[in-house]
Amino acid sequence: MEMKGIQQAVAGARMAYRTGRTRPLAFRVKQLKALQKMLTENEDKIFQALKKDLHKSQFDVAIFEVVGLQNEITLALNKLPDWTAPEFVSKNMLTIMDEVYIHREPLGVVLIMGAWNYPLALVIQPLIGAIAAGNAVVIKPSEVSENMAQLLQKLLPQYLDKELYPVVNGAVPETTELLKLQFDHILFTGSSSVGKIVMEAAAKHLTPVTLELGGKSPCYINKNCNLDVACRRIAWARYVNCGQTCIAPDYILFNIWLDPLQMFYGDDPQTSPDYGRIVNRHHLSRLLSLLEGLKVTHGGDYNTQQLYLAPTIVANVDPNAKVMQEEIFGPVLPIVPVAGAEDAINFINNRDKPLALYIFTNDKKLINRMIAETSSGGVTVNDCMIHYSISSLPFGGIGKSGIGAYHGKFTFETFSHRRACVIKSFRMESLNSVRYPPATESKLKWTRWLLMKSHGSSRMKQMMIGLLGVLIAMALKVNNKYLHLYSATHPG
Ligand SMILES: NC(=O)c1ccc[n+]([C@@H]2O[C@H](COP(=O)([O-])OP(=O)(O)OC[C@H]3O[C@@H](n4cnc5c(N)ncnc54)[C@H](O)[C@@H]3O)[C@@H](O)[C@H]2O)c1
Ligand SMILES: CCCCCCCCCCCCCCCCCC=O
Repeated sequence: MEMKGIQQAVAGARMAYRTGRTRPLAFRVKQLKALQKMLTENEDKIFQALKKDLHKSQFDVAIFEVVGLQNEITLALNKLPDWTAPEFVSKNMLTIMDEVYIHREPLGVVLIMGAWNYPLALVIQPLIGAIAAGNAVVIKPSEVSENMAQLLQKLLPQYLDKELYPVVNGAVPETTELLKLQFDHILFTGSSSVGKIVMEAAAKHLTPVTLELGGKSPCYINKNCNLDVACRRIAWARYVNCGQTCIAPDYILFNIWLDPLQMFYGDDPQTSPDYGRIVNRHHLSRLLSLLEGLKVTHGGDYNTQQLYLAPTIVANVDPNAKVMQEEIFGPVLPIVPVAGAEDAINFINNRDKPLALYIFTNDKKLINRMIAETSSGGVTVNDCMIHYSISSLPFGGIGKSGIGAYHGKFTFETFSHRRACVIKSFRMESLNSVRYPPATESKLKWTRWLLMKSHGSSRMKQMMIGLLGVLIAMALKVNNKYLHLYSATHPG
């Protein structure tokens, strides 16, 4: 896309946003239903694009890209009236008779930048919440999954408002240009290194960011668990999408491993329809360089032409090995021996806070201890990645694995401003007069009391406090007399 085209797309989205047409709920519902229609009417095109980009199977496209989106749209459609309703909150004594609430308003024009590994889900999932919250959205798919990027650019304008939701395609020069422009929020999914570039560009406009980043997610196996089941669940999560999943278990803290891979992908994973491919040559050679000098326990074979790297396991890995220094993001699973839970906790805490943590054990006390003594974006115990699929949990990182969170209502919140609203009436001016000069000891006493938080907000309690307010107002009538006197002697 030409630079001028990028500027025009963003300016067009802002102009369209200013018309106010995203505000009515009926409009948001219409856009969300159109998005739903886009997903159902184009299942095959979506599958073909993902097959070309990442060799995804129909099963994986359904489970990992589409079903979650359909659920998120249904949730937003059902909950939109609740999410957007004023949230009445507890008050202080001064405002007990007034309306005090939080109003969720759209942020404005937001930018969503996706990653290439789940190139549909990682763009559309945040888009659902951004539309629900009433924003205009500039969408930047990852250029690395180019077939999906092109498909989104073709399909989205056919279903959604063309001006409010433009798709900008391109590589680093186009993204750099896009990031020079002003947005009201940026949600970026990708690597920590590009995350820094995005945050720096956003800082120039004081634009808030949500950064959905990556890192090395550890997986601790305690000997007190069903090893067979544990290894199967871990292998499923590590090797799906050829290991290119942000929350895949990156390495194992344990010392033995049972091998479920033959059961998943047969004797030759290269011929299995369920086994994916590496996205491009650059990433394949990056992965091969991580394996240099290591004694591979299982797999390790590759085919550059086919972008194939076998499901690979490396046992007894030194924590200082290159494969332990960066996120693997491929079908390689190092196993680092640890002496026990204490050792595992220290290992985890000596490194950057991960996006996910996995613990396999039957020991409830150990589960509580590991959750209490470590930190990560999310945790799943006795399985991997499942926390991602629960829309009532916030999904996001901590420290280097990210800033902010989304999914379900949290996406709506990410793209909404919580506006503090107080609607006062002109009544009860006697009560209010305690704040006006001239200051007195007794006014100060009353003000302290009036600014106290009212605990609870039952109707009865409010009425009682209201009555009390009237009594105070009467008691303050004397002060009021002085107030009039004051106004008379201080004209203007
Ligand atoms: N937390 C999550 O939900 C999540 C999901 C998927 C991937 N990830 C992480 O993303 C990483 C892999 O994804 P990726 O390779 O697409 O990430 P990436 O950081 O290379 O690219 C992401 C986006 O940034 C843009 N970009 C790339 N280089 C840029 C530059 N120099 N200046 C400006 N923009 C630039 C790309 O166009 C793309 O849209 C992994 O670390 C993975 O863990 C995180
Ligand atoms: C009992 C039936 C089990 C069905 C299993 C379906 C589980 C779905 C789990 C969702 C995990 C999705 C991970 C996708 C992460 C994408 C973002 C990061 O790269």
